[in-house]
Amino acid sequence: MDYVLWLKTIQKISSYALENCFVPISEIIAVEETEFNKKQRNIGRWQKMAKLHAFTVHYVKKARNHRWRCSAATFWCVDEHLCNQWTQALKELLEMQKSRPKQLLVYINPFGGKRQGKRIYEQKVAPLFSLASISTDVVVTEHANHAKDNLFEVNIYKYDGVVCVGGDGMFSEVMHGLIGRMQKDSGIDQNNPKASLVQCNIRIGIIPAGSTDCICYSTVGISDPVTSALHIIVGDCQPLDVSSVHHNDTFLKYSVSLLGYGFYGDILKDSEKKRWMGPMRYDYSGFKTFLSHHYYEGTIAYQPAKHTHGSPRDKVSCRTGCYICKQSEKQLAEQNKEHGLKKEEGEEEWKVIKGKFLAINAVNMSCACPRSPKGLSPAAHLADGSADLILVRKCSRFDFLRYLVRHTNQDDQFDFPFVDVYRVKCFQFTSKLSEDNESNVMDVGKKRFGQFCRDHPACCCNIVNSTWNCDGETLDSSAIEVRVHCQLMKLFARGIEEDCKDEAGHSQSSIEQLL
Ligand SMILES: Nc1ncnc2c1ncn2[C@@H]1O[C@H](COP(=O)(O)OP(=O)(O)OP(=O)(O)O)[C@@H](O)[C@H]1O
Ligand SMILES: CCCCCCCCCCCCC/C=C/[C@@H](O)[C@H](CO)NC(=O)CCCCC
Ligand SMILES: [Ca+2]
Repeated sequence: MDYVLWLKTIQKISSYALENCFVPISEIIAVEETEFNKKQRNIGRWQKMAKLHAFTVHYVKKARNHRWRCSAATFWCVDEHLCNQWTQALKELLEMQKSRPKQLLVYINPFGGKRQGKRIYEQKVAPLFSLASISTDVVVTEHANHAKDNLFEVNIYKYDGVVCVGGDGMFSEVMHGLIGRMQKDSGIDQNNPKASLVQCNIRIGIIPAGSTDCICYSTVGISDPVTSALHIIVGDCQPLDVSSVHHNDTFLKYSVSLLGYGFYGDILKDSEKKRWMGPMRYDYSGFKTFLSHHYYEGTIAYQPAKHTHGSPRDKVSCRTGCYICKQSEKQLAEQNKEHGLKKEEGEEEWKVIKGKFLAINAVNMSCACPRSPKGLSPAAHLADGSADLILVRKCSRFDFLRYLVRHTNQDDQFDFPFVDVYRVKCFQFTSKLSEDNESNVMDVGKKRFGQFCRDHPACCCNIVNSTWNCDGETLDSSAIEVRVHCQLMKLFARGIEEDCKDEAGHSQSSIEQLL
């Protein structure tokens, strides 16, 4: 139940005249007894008559573009008992907010993005956690995989959530640690691609301090450390689909945002050598990869996601309280109740596509980020148990550029004859090169080719494989098997809210009325 704080009987100090103040209890951060400071305001005759008692309510103030800020209002009165009653009542109401975390485990990557993770946490986030009486155990990572390994050692069950301060790579580490630990503790073998994985109920909070921050942006609507901290404090919960990636019955990685082969794999591979450039490395490698215009031959087999009603060509996007994600949640609960196992996809049909591709992108969410505010698949859902598989076939450089530009504007990215998109629950990919090698391993002549196609040296047809970009990390294998696990994990987020304020601070509905 959402209680509303309506402080009419008690006076409020604000920069405006005395006014009524409406704040849902769910958006109050903290309530504090306050030393009344006479200098704060000239309150005329009240000051001369009696000692004043006060308390301060810290609450979430929603600003434009999904940004949240911490605001405060101090209330005062002459009646000490009344003031104490209000403070006590509000504190009791806050105690009743059971989804709020009390104890968090925090991992900070000091080297992510612009290397500001530690400063961002100490200056912007820690003071808010302390205001909200959240206790924290903080680990500043010393090397890659520190957070992941640590999650297999600590008593994770004493925490209400794990917070990662960094980018998508840091999030990925924490996610692998948590999901891996859950499977280990439940005796599930992650190497089995058909295993029914155990859901992870320990929520992850992301304080964005990376280079892309796609997962934060796609689940909150903005990459802003204070906004994310406030979503953690109020105890938001957003379920998230996770794809498992295997090669020949060996577990490789989990993915929640982009699994990209070709263009995005090549960008990543090139950019890894230029980490010292910070977030700029993606612009540099992006430009270079665009110019190289390599395409790759291979075969994709997929099973369509028939359980969900949405389509990647829908005009409506996944938003807070999304109906399609709720339906998937219900289906999942029914399946778990009936079978204790998720439905096997074995008997369903596989569709097979062979071709030459500039990019193969499989996204579990829109992949919106500051570089691409709508994302690679604007209608993808955070928690519907499906991924959008986008195939960009061989086309001219100019056409590919037209496609890329649509990542950044309002036009339909899929409205090109060389782009296909499918909503899938699982898929497999094999490159032509590995098919050829497997079918004729003794044909050493094939391995003598240089990097490019012998018949057409200038055609950009690459006979070496590309690399899979899995949420910003490279995979060692090009042949992969991918399966979406519906709502395998949860974030401290609520999805993107519908009625956001625009640049001028008007709500969308009020603009509609004006129009
Ligand atoms: N102390 C550390 N030293 C070196 N590497 C680390 C350390 N802590 C974490 N890492 C690794 O750094 C990688 C990148 O970090 P992170 O995702 O935070 O930043 P980014 O790559 O700049 O941002 P994005 O992933 O959003 O593009 C992660 O994969 C993580 O494993
Ligand atoms: C002429 C204008 C063309 C402009 C095209 C801009 C397109 C930007 C699209 C960005 C899509 C990001 C998808 C998310 C991927 C993340 O999982 C991953 C880890 O952080 N980031 C990258 O791989 C980094 C990928 C960075 C790509 C630039
Ligand atoms: Ca999805």
